[in-house]
Amino acid sequence: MTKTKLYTLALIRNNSDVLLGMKKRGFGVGRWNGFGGKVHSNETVLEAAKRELHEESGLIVNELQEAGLLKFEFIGEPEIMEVHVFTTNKFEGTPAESEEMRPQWFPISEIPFDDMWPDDILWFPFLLKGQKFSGYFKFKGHSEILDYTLEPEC
Ligand SMILES: CNc1cc(N2CCN(C)CC2)nc(N)n1
Repeated sequence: MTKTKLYTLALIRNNSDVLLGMKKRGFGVGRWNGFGGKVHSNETVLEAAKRELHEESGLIVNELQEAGLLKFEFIGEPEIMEVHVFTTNKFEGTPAESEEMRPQWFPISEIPFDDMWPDDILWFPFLLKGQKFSGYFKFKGHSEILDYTLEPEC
């Protein structure tokens, strides 16, 4: 019986740049990604997104926009990851390295997809256009997408 677990992912914009973090340990280590983590039982998804962003990057945000929903299945694992994706260009503070993440600004034209999760190159265009999206990806291991669905959502 598959079990869905909630996660967050926040992508911070500053004009034509996007803030990514190099994951220093744990799940997704060695890949650039947005900032996020697990949703605790005593918080909303939005509260978790703000908390994780601050823990991992030092940035404070008062508002995050819902950008999309991603579901990930990994062959042989019972858990479905349900990742709520957020974005904003309103933030306070300067990105700072944490135990989890080494932040860096990237021009939109130079997003390092080769060093990111393989699904990112598929849904980033929706995020960058401000078009909400919903995707489902079936992974074999952490680098091979066996099949997926991805569509714009209003
Ligand atoms: C499996 N593919 C993934 C997972 C993922 N996440 C990011 C957030 N994590 C907390 C959970 C896993 N992020 C991206 N961009 N792709």
